[in-house]
Amino acid sequence: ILRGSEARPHLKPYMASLQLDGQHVCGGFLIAEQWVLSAAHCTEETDGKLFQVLLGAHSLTEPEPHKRLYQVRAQFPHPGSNIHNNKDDLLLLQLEEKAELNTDVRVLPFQREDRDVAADTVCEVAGWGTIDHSGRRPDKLQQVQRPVISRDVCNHRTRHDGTITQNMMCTDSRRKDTCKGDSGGPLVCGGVAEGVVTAGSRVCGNYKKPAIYTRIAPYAAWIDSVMASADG
Ligand SMILES: CC(C)CC(=O)Nc1cccc(-c2cccc(CN)c2)c1
Repeated sequence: ILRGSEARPHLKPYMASLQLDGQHVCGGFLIAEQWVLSAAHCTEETDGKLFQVLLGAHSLTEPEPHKRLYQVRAQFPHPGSNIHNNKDDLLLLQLEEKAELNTDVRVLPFQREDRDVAADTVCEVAGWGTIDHSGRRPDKLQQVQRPVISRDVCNHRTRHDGTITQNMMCTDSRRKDTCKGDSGGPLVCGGVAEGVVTAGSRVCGNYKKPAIYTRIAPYAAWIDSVMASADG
């Protein structure tokens, strides 16, 4: 998160850190006791290894009462996701066991009604992604509020030039923005997850490249079917 601020500790109890060998790679969030939603492109550099999922954390390194690292039983990237574009950029992770829910670990509801969030709506996004252009990574969860911009503005030829589909949405990226390592985290508008951070042009803080999110509502049926199919 570029030019955000430290989140209030444990006030975003749905946030997950997807880790490999103890290193934060991407964000994610708890959508059910045994399920975390994130971004499929986060698996690009994992060489087939499964993530571990840190829940209940504010600091990535300090001991905290309800912080716990969960093993992942299975990972389900959306079948339409690929490395060449941002389409269907969703990843479902089934935890090895149900997460223990408490004050610091809680499920976040996601939007099921497939209707665009109005432009200028101010939403919030959080993550442990890079906080400056030198790639510095924070120890504590960061957050930032960003206004939604319309798909037409986001698709302007000087912005994302027609690549934003109906299954995507954008927020203004002037100065304050998402960045590397924030992928997979939720865009929360009015207490509901409306989108999942995707890397898009892999540029941060440039107003000509608004932040892109995969809208969740169009994928509600896929999410429900994967959760129902996998045992439990
Ligand atoms: C395996 C993955 C972590 C690789 C990856 O995603 N790299 C990468 C590099 C630079 C910017 C970003 C990035 C992320 C989220 C939002 C944005 C744009 N605001 C950029 C992402």
